[in-house]
Amino acid sequence: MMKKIPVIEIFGPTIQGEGMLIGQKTMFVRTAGCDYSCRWCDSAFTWDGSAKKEIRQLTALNIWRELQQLGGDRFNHVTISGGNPALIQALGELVSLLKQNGIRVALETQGSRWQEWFYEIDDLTISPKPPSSGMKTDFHVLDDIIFRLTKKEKQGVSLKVVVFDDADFSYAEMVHKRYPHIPFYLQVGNDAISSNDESMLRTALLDKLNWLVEKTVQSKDMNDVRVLPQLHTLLWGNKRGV
Ligand SMILES: C[S@@+](CC[C@H](N)C(=O)[O-])C[C@H]1O[C@@H](n2cnc3c(N)ncnc32)[C@H](O)[C@@H]1O
Ligand SMILES: Nc1nc2[nH]cc(C(=O)O)c2c(=O)[nH]1
Ligand code: SF4
Ligand SMILES: [Mg+2]
Repeated sequence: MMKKIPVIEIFGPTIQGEGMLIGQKTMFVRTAGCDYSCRWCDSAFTWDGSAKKEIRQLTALNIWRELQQLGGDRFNHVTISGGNPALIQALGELVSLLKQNGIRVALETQGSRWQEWFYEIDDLTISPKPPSSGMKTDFHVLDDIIFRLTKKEKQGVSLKVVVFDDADFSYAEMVHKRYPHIPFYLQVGNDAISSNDESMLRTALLDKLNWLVEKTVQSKDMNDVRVLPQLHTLLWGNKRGV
């Protein structure tokens, strides 16, 4: 029998709004539960109890069928996010099922837990958390995850650090220096996650992007990085399910 996976949202097709695959057409599967509680988490409903009623316990097959119902033949890429999907061992069954059906699979996680099924992921984004999040990175765990992943040659791995302030930028420099061979992305932090004024939000995010680009061009330690906004937030604001 297939194991159950706690799912809070399945949506798409949309585009990947962040990181190494920005602009890639994809479906999303968002799992419930996180071992972190970042101060500025834009998906806190996955772990703070506010959307408890929306959590469904689904098998990999249930999820695959729902993806097909929603996306028909308009997708060949699925992104798994959360919460922290790396908490869920049973996700390995979904990853295998998707791959058997010719789907490319991406994963978003913060790098606090390892799963053997990481090896099946085509595009793996690890997003360690800077000081403004209130979380502390366990570098023993992160070193181990990066070490295991880089043993496999063909795996697509990237690091993505969200930056809100100068201390976050210094943390990002330190992470990039520690893993210089992993493609590195800087992402603009959204500090207005409750705002529904989309034009004000856009202006604020673009100002923040400007600031982050300026910091990056001035930094001698950030010569091989990419700076990006959250494209979906620029397009659709703080809406869920896009
Ligand atoms: C909601 S998290 C879920 C996956 C995993 N828990 C993680 O943090 O990587 C997905 C991505 O959104 C980013 N994110 C969360 N809140 C954000 C915010 N307010 N502004 C910018 N990025 C944010 C996270 O850093 C992470 O890269
Ligand atoms: N379009 C879109 N792109 C995303 N990239 C990462 C997301 C996430 O919440 O993990 C996300 C999301 O929620 N929507
Ligand atoms: S690790 Fe990800 S899902 Fe968990 S609280 Fe932080 S941003 Fe939110
Ligand atoms: Mg998001």
